[in-house]
Amino acid sequence: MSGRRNESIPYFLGGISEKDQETGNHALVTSLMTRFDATRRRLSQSGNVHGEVATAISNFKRLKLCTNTRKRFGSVPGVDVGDIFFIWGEMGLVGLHSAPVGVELIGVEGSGENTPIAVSVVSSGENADKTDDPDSLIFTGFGGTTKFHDHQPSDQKLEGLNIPLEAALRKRSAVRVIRGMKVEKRTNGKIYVYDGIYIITSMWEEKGQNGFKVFKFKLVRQPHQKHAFGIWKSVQQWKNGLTTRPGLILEDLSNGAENLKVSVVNEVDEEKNGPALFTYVTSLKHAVINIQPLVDRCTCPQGSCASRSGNCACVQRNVGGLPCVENALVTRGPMVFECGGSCACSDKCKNKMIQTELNFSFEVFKTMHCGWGLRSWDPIRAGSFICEFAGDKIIEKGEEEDDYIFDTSMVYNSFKWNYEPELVGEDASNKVSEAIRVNLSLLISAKKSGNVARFMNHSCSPNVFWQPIAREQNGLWCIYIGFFAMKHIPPLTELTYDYGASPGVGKKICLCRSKTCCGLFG
Ligand SMILES: C[S@@+](CC[C@H](N)C(=O)[O-])C[C@H]1O[C@@H](n2cnc3c(N)ncnc32)[C@H](O)[C@@H]1O
Repeated sequence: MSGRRNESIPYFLGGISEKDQETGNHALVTSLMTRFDATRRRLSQSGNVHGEVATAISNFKRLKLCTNTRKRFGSVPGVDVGDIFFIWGEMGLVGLHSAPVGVELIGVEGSGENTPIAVSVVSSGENADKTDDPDSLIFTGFGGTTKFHDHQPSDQKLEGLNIPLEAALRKRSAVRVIRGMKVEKRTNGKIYVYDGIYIITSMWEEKGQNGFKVFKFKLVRQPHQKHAFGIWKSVQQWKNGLTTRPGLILEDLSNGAENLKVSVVNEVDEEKNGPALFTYVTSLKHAVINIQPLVDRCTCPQGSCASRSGNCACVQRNVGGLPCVENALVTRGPMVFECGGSCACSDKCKNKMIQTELNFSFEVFKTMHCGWGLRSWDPIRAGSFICEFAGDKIIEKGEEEDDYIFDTSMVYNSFKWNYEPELVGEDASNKVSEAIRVNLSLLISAKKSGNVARFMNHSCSPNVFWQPIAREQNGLWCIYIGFFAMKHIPPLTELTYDYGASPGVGKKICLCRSKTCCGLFG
């Protein structure tokens, strides 16, 4: 591991106090997850030779950037049932599951007993575990050939990690369950879903597939917890056409304009009409903002804009290189530059991040308090492109009430999202500005025509942010607004962004119900 360390971190002011390392809270968990993913994305963008995940984990460990290090039974401060993790190490960072194997254990101090007890398990969702039921899990023990692939098959024994599992059964103690989910699009890994507190209720032996003895542990989900894995199972069934989405009132709001259907769902009242009529369009009309002719559009051969050694004129306008890695924005900033219409590269160019089809199956759904809202059936990784704000570019707000305006001149809450240079071994002066270009003035109305973005409601604690994106079109500069995930977003979580407030104070009463709601917006 030491070979992977980034040794060039001279000073670092972003440390975490010993108290916060031991026990966290929501703000700390969210900020750690954001900082970690920003570090990982930057290391990936700069082609870190030791692997971006290993280096990011190593740097975070070395600087003690972690929380909830005190092992505990039951829930973990700041981590919610349903939270998702794209890398095993992220669970350790926030104290949900710190062990490198599927069982984390605790030695109970002062209990007079030396037997360790299991506090959390990660089910791979594969091997011999039975994982179909959202309220219980049959977890296979360790040893033999089942999980360690020995060459010599043998019976599992009551030793090693089977002991803390058996102790948790005896004590009827709380065990956190994390379910590993294979997701079609993520060929190189799993997503881990925190599914809440379970109790081990029984244990037995049976013959495994190879004829040798294996242990089975039955874990039962405790009542009154938010649905988590259950949601994933339901979505799978809707996607596979095995069951119909309850409350579905329209199959495809886009009427075929998008590559994926946009469902309309109402589970809160009897209204069956759906949102008021508008024309579904997939992009912004009349996006021209600056008529200066371009001199240096890209002349790259197909596929080469993304290459690190390449010198694509469009990529080079961005600080740090290709702005997007693995479909995620690396840093937000005053402006991001894409390849455009006259560039020599292909439609599939990796520097055309918002000129893509929808990556997620969205549904427009009736919310309890804010009319229609937007959410995704798929999990969304931090930084992912969600959609652009489609509509009509307008010069000024009209007399008529328009609830569907996007306005760059509003006052937006600041937030920190970009990586810290020190964490990737760069000079602190490399900090990428998070300010949107000051002179950018763009007003879009999605009242008459728009896409899924027009249904995103405002929140004072949003999970989505916007980013201006420039590209050349017919020799002119055009500016678009792209929405990106601020954090990892579990399926069926409402997607919201900060609408900003008019200079001075917002005019509308905010019903976002977040703990940090400031009461007004717009
Ligand atoms: C762009 S639309 C969003 C979609 C809208 N909810 C609908 O039903 O079509 C903006 C409008 O949604 C409502 N809205 C959005 N966020 C809200 C919030 N946090 N609190 C109250 N109303 C909100 C307000 O009526 C606002 O003018």
